[in-house]
Amino acid sequence: MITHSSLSLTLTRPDDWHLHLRDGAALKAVLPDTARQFARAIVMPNLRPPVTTTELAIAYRQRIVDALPAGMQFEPLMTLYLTDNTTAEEISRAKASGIIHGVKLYPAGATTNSDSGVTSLDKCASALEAMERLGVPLLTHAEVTDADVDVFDRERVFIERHMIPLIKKYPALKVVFEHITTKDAADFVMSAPNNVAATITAHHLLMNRNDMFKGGIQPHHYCLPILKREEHRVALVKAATSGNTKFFLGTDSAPHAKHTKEAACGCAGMYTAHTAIELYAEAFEAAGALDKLEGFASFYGADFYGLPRSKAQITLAKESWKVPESLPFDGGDVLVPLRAGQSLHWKML
Ligand SMILES: NC(=O)N[C@@H](CC(=O)O)C(=O)O
Ligand SMILES: [Zn+2]
Ligand SMILES: [Zn+2]
Repeated sequence: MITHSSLSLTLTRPDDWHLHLRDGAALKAVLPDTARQFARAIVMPNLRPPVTTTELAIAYRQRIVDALPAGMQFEPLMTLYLTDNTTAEEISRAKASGIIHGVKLYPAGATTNSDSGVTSLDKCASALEAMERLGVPLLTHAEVTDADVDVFDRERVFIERHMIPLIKKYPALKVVFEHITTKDAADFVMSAPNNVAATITAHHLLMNRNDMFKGGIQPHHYCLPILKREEHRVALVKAATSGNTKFFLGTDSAPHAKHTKEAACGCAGMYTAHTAIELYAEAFEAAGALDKLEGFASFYGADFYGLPRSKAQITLAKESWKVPESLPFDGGDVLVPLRAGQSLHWKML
């Protein structure tokens, strides 16, 4: 049960249903930020090379477990990276492993490390049939890659061209529309059957596309799907705070070294894991909906994935504190967290 006063907020320990942990030294650097706040996370498979098989997922899971500092409790929920060649047998192996909880669709070329992604959903028919039959969720980066479609329209066009036909063809397939950024996606998910849900990031609840250009270009506010107009942000806040069980927390925290963001061709992705739950608390408080945070952050995702709700609790204090300018990352590189050098008004204890 959520309890809150003007001074503190206690809720069931949340889960992050969309997270990039990377690998190697980067994994070691970012994992404690997530493990401190979250009981579990759905770990994205877009490594180089991508996590395309059960065997690779088991090995990656072990590297995550090994990177976890002693005394921290955290369960990585693994995913497979769907390709044109993923077989029904691979889906059966994934299901039987007990550690894989979804298969991720990256349209080829849509986002970071998506070069091996799907070129046409028709090529994935046998994998999708197996997923539908075995109850393995499809997690979607739902943007078209067609060069003639404006970058701000890529999510909306994906719904018409791919999402609606997909759901028609595989009516029992569990689908998570990841990191929704538009009113169109929120409306679509609301009107879809109960096997279709969505994750929402903190940054898309807190920012609109003006935040990419405030006082000059802001590379740390560039991510995919790209920030949209204010009317879309408002629709996302409405969906997240509605108490509708189809919408749940997925940070899409996506760490990239500072020099790869502050570059002539900057990488897409925001690092939000460092202050994730505080950022969501800020967004829910601004909407006057702190009482709806626990369902969104701690219950609905677990329910959708058929996992038990977590039992532990976390507490946030109403306290102003300054986010560091940067954090250690891979080797000598540093990471710039969202809100670097600025104040937050909630602090997890
Ligand atoms: N969100 C992002 O902008 N980037 C993600 C990939 C993704 O989730 O699309 C990444 O892995 O860096
Ligand atoms: Zn994505
Ligand atoms: Zn992502």
